[in-house]
Amino acid sequence: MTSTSSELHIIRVSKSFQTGRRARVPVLQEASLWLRRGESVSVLGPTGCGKSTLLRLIAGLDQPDSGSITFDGEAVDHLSPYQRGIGFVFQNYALYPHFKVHGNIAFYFRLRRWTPDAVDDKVHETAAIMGMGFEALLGRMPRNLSGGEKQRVALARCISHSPRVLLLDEPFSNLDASLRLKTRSEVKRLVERFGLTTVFVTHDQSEAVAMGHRLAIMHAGEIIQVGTFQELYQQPLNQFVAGFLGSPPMHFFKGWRQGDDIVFDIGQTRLRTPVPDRLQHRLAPDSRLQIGLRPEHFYLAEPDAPLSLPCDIDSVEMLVSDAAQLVYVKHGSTKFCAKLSLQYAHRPHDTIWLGLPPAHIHVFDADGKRL
Ligand SMILES: Nc1ncnc2c1ncn2[C@@H]1O[C@H](COP(=O)(O)OP(=O)(O)OP(=O)(O)O)[C@@H](O)[C@H]1O
Repeated sequence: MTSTSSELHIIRVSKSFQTGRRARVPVLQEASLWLRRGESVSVLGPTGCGKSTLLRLIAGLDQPDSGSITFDGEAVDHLSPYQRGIGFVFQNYALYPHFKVHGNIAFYFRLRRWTPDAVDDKVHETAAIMGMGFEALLGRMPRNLSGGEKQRVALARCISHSPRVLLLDEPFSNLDASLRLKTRSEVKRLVERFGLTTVFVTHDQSEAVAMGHRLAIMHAGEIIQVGTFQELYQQPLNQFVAGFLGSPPMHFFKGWRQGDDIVFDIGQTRLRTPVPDRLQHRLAPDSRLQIGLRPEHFYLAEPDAPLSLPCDIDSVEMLVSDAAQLVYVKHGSTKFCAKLSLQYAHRPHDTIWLGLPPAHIHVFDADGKRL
């Protein structure tokens, strides 16, 4: 099977829907995204932000109100889903229930009047690519398959016809945790092997990071920022991206500029750190700020160390995947959590001092834009 992947360009696409007799509700606003041939981009955002709508527009299942979509530089806006050569894998598998697995894969080629022998060869070639155990599924009906098997069949069906763009809409969300991981690595292997241009939609940030070369963060119909996980994690464009990426999320505290310092309050304690050189000319005196601190950047400090504060432990939660512990604390009435190493055993009601490294303090203006 040869790769026929395309470069995909979504150019300032907007979409609104008529809801009852009310005015049209905007769902996508001037969304732009560019994928190199063979690149995977994970679209990540809260529920209802327009992720599936974006996929439906790429597939041609819906038409944009304005803007354009191109494959390899050519507009596909006038083409049907069939003519676009899209592979679409949905959360609910969408297999043809009355065909065996063989028939599900063969259907596309039978429609195109391939000879029975050529169709059969294609199905077995696809099964070989899918790897271990797939051949044994060919004679089974979809209703007799597990969720993971159904999703493998849905993917095989897409891959068999070498799509120009592969669209994956929450494909793992009906699978249990261990099957999710296994299916995810299989999908990734196939996407990489065939160099498929892939748009992957998910709510789950670990999945998004694992599957995509880059991430596109969406919020309320807009693509807010596109970049690698490192870029987005270290240099979020605004408070939404900063708070959305990272687990547990970033904490925010109110702050302001006072003389040559940035000052912020955690509970009853006022902390100050010098205004970094790069911000000297960007922060007006007394300007109101939001200070962002990630749980993983707190560290266990000596009492009274600079930029540290005493905290009472509420509870402790072990994190198996990170071999770390989440320590939920309060300082006065302010509650937050710190992700600490396993070096020390922390217990509820103990008091610890938590320090903040100045290099990891994120500063946002009053509108939430990162400075
Ligand atoms: N055909 C439609 N008619 C009216 N409103 C729609 C239609 N399709 C989607 N919407 C609305 O558009 C918004 C975005 O929907 P969409 O399914 O794209 O979001 P999503 O980010 O994929 O959400 P989720 O993560 O929950 O699947 C939602 O408010 C939804 O109710």
